Amino acid sequence: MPFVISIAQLNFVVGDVPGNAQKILAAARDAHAAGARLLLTPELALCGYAAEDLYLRPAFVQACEQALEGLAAATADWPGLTVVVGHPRRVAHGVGEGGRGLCHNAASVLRAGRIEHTYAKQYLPNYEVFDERRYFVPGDENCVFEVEGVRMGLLICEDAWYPGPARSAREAGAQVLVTLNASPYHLGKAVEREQVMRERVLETGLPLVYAHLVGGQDEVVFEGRSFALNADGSVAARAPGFEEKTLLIKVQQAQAAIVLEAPVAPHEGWEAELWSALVLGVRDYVGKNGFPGVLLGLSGGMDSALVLAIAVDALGADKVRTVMMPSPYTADISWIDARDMAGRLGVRYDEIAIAPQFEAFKTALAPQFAGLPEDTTEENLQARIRGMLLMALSNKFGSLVLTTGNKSELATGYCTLYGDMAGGFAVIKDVVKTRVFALARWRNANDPYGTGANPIPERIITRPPSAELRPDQKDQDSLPPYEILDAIVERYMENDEPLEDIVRAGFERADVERVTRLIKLNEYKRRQAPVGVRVTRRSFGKDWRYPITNRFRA
Ligand SMILES: Nc1ncnc2c1ncn2[C@@H]1O[C@H](COP(=O)(O)OP(=O)(O)OC[C@H]2O[C@@H]([n+]3cccc(C(=O)O)c3)[C@H](O)[C@@H]2O)[C@@H](O)[C@H]1O
Ligand SMILES: Nc1ncnc2c1ncn2[C@@H]1O[C@H](COP(=O)(O)OP(=O)(O)OP(=O)(O)O)[C@@H](O)[C@H]1O
Ligand SMILES: NC(=O)CC[C@H](N)C(=O)O
Repeated sequence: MPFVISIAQLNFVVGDVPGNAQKILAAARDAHAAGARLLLTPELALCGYAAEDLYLRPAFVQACEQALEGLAAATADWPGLTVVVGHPRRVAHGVGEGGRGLCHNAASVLRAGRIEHTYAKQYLPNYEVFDERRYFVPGDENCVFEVEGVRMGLLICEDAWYPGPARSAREAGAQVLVTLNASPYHLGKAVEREQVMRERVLETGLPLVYAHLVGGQDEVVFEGRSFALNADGSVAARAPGFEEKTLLIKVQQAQAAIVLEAPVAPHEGWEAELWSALVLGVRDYVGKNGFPGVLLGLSGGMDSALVLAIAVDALGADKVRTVMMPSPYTADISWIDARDMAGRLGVRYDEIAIAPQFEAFKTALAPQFAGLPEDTTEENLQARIRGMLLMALSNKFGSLVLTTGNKSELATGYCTLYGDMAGGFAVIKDVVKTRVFALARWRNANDPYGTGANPIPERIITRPPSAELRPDQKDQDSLPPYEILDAIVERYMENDEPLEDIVRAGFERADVERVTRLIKLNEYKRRQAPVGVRVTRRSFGKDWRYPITNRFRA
């Protein structure tokens, strides 16, 4: 006494068991060199979170078990250091329904060259983006271990969202709660998370140390911001968000109480936090999947401008390429603004006119379409020609195509299958249009990654949104104003509010009926859309599983 607990807030890669083990080894070496006595890693650090159906593969679980043995053996080199590692663990003789393997979501206490304890998570989340009951069986025992004479009660993430496991750890003698976590980001989650942990602290009277993951994994992002709370509920430590960090927490005995102490990083405003989440989501999807860079269609409109700014902050200008593909309906200001923005950010910019291909398709279809007026068919042709060109560039150069649709468009189907929906990663699929504008303004006033302030020409933000697929087209010709649309989407889709309640809240019945009808009708499109970053409590992704064939109307 006193001594130091080190939290390894690290970015692991799902399935890269040897790489993750190396990362944990390096963190343990550093923790030992810094004089720490306890190193905490995030939930399932060894295999990455979430490994989904990989947990059902015996070879995968075996690889994790072998790596864990290696880590345990390595702790012999660091006397006095205890390392807690999250990993899947096969249940003895366990075979689930249909012959599937069963594991615990576990954490082991490693020291002096051996695995001293293994704890199995007791509460398995199975809502929102979680599917843990598909893979894991719950444990039913506490794990309390001693470090420098202080008894640590070990919990894993969801365990600490309920009073039971913390209470029984205390009854088993714990003096400090330590929890390993993988708690996906959404707007406002950091504050909620700390509040829930504060409840555990106040119920038990014990301080709590929260070790958290950082990084993007397909559609989810983990924000880090590991923290510690003292027994009175006050914040004793907080790591910054969205970056790897070692958080060293001093543990002291003050009279009878244990007091934790470390630097406290502040919470950020919602725009800064959301921006970082989108940047990390893009950087990790592109980086962890080995793409040399990204490309996108730059239209001179708001959505592609925002996606470009995010991509440059995530990857650097040299890894981002833009293509302007004017049609006969493209306004001059669209060209001017697209060129201007590419110049401001220093990204490669090319122009490919689509009029010749558009004419060729119309000519080919002329005999079939004779006597019929032009409609969305011709609009969609243009979007699909652009999609075709972008995918050809992707095939030739290996870059990933970023799609630019926002949540308001995805909700209402205001997007073209195999057209502007063609691509590999949908950066702002969970950001409604009103937030798109707010983020653009925020980014123009801030330069969080040092790629330059004011990247988005003002006119891109102020001109009325248009798909430019027919003369003088404006989004608001066919959709309610975005303030209304977004509020209805949020109430109906994110909060499950019944249609009648939304009308009672003061929205026009016609708007509510139209938007909710469009949400239902367009499920088929969303099933074919690329994955993208989840930033709200409910995104169109793993946490929205609606039937396509569906006659329920309320
Ligand atoms: N239940 C179902 N299951 C499976 N497939 C289904 C289906 N219902 C229709 N379909 C298929 O989908 C087709 C209709 O979908 P699709 O071809 O995409 O076309 P559609 O939804 O008819 O039109 C695209 C809409 O998006 C707007 N747009 C396009 C591009 C960009 C933007 C923008 O501003 O960002 C807006 C455009 O103005 C238009 O209103 C049908 O012809 C049919 O083949
Ligand atoms: N002239 C164009 N050149 C290049 N890409 C385009 C062009 N027009 C549309 N796109 C691509 O298709 C996407 C959908 O664009 P569209 O203009 O139809 O609607 P939007 O949702 O308002 O997008 P934006 O705000 O970026 O214009 C754009 O974000 C862009 O990636
Ligand atoms: N991995 C988990 O158990 C996470 C569940 C938890 N309620 C969270 O999102 O923070």
